Amino acid sequence: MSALLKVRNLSRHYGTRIGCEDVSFDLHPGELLCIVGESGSGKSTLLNTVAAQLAPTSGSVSYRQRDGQWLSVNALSEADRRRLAREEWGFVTQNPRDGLRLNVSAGANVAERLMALGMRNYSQLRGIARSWLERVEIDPERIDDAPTGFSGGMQQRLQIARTLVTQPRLVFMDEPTAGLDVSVQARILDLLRRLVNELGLAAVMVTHDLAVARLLAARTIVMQGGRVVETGLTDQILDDPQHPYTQLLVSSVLTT
Ligand SMILES: Nc1ncnc2c1ncn2[C@@H]1O[C@H](COP(=O)(O)OP(=O)(O)OP(=O)(O)O)[C@@H](O)[C@H]1O
Repeated sequence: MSALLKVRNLSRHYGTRIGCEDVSFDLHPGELLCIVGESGSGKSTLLNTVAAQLAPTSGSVSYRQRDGQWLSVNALSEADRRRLAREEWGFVTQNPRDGLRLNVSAGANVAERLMALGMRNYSQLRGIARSWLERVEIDPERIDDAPTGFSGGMQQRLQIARTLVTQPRLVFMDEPTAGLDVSVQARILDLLRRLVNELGLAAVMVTHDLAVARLLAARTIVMQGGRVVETGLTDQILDDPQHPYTQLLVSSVLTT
């Protein structure tokens, strides 16, 4: 199957400091790829550069559109990049407050991404919003409540509904369960696993938690100091890590 995304020799520097350096990978339709590494290893820089939220210092990101045409993401105008983010991509932030509009209702948070695609029928929008709230295990009776009154876990589930309602082909997620209680994390990871399978989503997810990678990702990239030190099947990396840094990461998880 042809790739959906091709990342080639991607680097992003902050002045003289390396964010990420010379990263290459392909992502295929329906594949969830995890980027793991300790704090400061360059995971978020890589994700944001691939998702065109940061300009690369060098290298390229190519994306295959629904019509089969390859887009050179970095060469797009700002308007075309926004169209791509609206119509084909989704982004789930670590802090749901960054990805939600807190002063509008839960229903509006879900529906407005559809409105941005041109859907205008109020009762249809409300029906879809209700069904997505149910899908992410939020009581649809809370459709008119503002997310400020929701728990952190509920806010994150709402952000997931808001992101997935437009049926994106590719989703970027930055530590979507970090900062939540362990039981809340488990519920969200379970939900993500189910939705990714049901929708056949392709996704790139940043996590510092190898257990999250094990649960969700067939393939994993391990980063250290902005560079990829190991990449391959998640189970293989976790069961038989080849690079000393990965061995350290895996063993520190096993001993904590
Ligand atoms: N805006 C910035 N300005 C300068 N340096 C930055 C900036 N953002 C990140 N960096 C540096 O780039 C490197 C990679 O940081 P990045 O945040 O991508 O790592 P990370 O693995 O996502 O870490 P964390 O898990 O803590 O978010 C670090 O050395 C960091 O200090």
